Order: sequence, then C-alpha cells, then structure tokens
Amino acid sequence: MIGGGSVANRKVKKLLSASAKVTVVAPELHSELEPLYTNGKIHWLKESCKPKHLTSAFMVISASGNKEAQHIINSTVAPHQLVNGADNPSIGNIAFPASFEEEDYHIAISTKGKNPSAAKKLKQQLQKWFHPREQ
Ligand SMILES: C[C@@]1(CC(=O)O)C2=NC(=C\c3[nH]c(c(CCC(=O)O)c3CC(=O)O)Cc3[nH]c(c(CC(=O)O)c3CCC(=O)O)/C=C3\N/C(=C\2)[C@@H](CCC(=O)O)[C@]3(C)CC(=O)O)/[C@H]1CCC(=O)O
Ligand SMILES: NC(=O)c1ccc[n+]([C@@H]2O[C@H](COP(=O)([O-])OP(=O)(O)OC[C@H]3O[C@@H](n4cnc5c(N)ncnc54)[C@H](O)[C@@H]3O)[C@@H](O)[C@H]2O)c1
Repeated sequence: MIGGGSVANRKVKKLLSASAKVTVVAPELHSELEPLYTNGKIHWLKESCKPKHLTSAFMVISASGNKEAQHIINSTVAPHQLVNGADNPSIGNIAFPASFEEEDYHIAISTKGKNPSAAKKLKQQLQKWFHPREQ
C-alpha cells in the first residue's frame, strides 16, 4: 500500500478482511492504522515510495496522491503484478468495487471506474433492500 492516509485506511481494512499480508509504505500513517501497526496486523515502512518496495508485491495500491510515487509505480511494476490506481486509475489494472456481505451473498458493484460515489449509493440502497425494517 503506497500511502497511509484515509483512502489507504479504507483499502487496508478491506484487504485484511480478505486475509492479505499488508505493508504500508508512507511517511505518515492514518490514526486508525496506527493500532493495526502496533498490534502487528500490518507492516509499516516509514519512507517515501521507492522501486525496491514494489518488486516482490503481489498487488500494489497507489493511494498517496503523490505524482513522483505514481511515476515510480508506473515505471517499475511488472506486467504480472496487480496495480490499483486509487489515486490515478490510469496507472492501474484493477479496481475495488463497492461491496458488502450478507449471510449467503457477497455483492459487489462497479461503475467501470466511472462513478465510485454512485457505486457506494447503489450499495447502500441494496443494503436497505436486504434489511427494510432497519431504516
Ligand atoms: C467503490 C469504492 C470501493 C473502495 O474504495 O473500496 C471506490 N471508491 C469509493 C469511494 C469514493 N471514491 C471517491 C470518493 C469521493 C467522491 C466525491 O467526492 O464525489 C468516494 C466516496 C467516499 O469516499 O465516500 C473518489 C475517487 N475514487 C477514485 C478516484 C480517482 C479518479 O477517479 O481519478 C477518485 C477521485 C479522487 C479525487 O479526484 O479527489 C477511483 C476509484 N474508486 C474506486 C472505488 C474504483 C472505481 C470503482 C467503480 O468502478 O465504481 C477506482 C477507479 C479505483 C479504486 O479505488 O479501486 C469506494 C466506496 C466504498 C463504499 O462502499 O463505501
Ligand atoms: N480511490 C478512492 O476511493 C479515492 C477517494 C478519495 C480520494 N482519492 C485520491 O487518493 C489520494 C489519497 O487520498 P487520501 O485522502 O488518502 O490522502 P491523505 O493526504 O490522507 O494521505 C496521503 C498519504 O500518502 C503518503 N505519501 C505522500 N507522499 C508519499 C510518497 N512519495 N510515497 C509514499 N507515501 C506518500 C502520506 O504520508 C499519507 O500517508 C488522493 O490523490 C485523492 O484524490 C481516491
């Protein structure tokens, strides 16, 4: 995870729920990620992004908003690596959908990268549809 701010915070939690081994590379860490670091749930390299951070990663997430870091990612990753351009979709080859789980379902909504807020709204509508009495 390149970047440790609010976008990284959301994505790290999704990745941990999928049992990923997460390393955050960022000079600063979001306050909600600090306890995960202290408790050994994630690794944290308190550095700016460098090519050496990327070579052994299965998935690289660009979430710093920093142009230099985006350039390093774009020019370093190999074709077989998964790259999520959370701060710049043009450098990525995968995107996170809005998603939620119900007992027998895992529902994911994507707008093909075009309108993440609309994906979130549709997710919330579907959650209400599953639990109409909780509104
Ligand atoms: C669905 C969700 C999943 C998740 O993140 O887990 C997700 N974004 C969410 C929320 C959200 N994202 C943004 C806002 C503020 C919007 C506003 O202010 O209007 C909010 C709303 C909020 O935060 O409340 C802004 C934004 N998002 C991207 C850019 C970059 C760009 O477009 O250039 C910018 C502009 C940055 C800027 O310019 O500032 C890019 C991507 N965001 C995606 C996914 C992928 C496409 C998904 C699809 O196909 O629909 C993609 C392509 C890459 C990726 O991130 O994988 C999650 C909902 C979580 C939930 O369910 O609650
Ligand atoms: N995909 C999405 O859902 C979504 C949603 C909102 C915003 N964004 C975009 O994502 C980016 C990050 O947003 P944020 O709110 O998390 O920002 P933020 O300012 O909270 O966090 C930025 C993080 O990146 C780190 N950073 C800065 N330069 C770095 C470098 N060279 N190498 C490594 N880490 C570095 C900072 O230390 C910090 O931890 C912005 O460009 C924003 O426009 C994406």
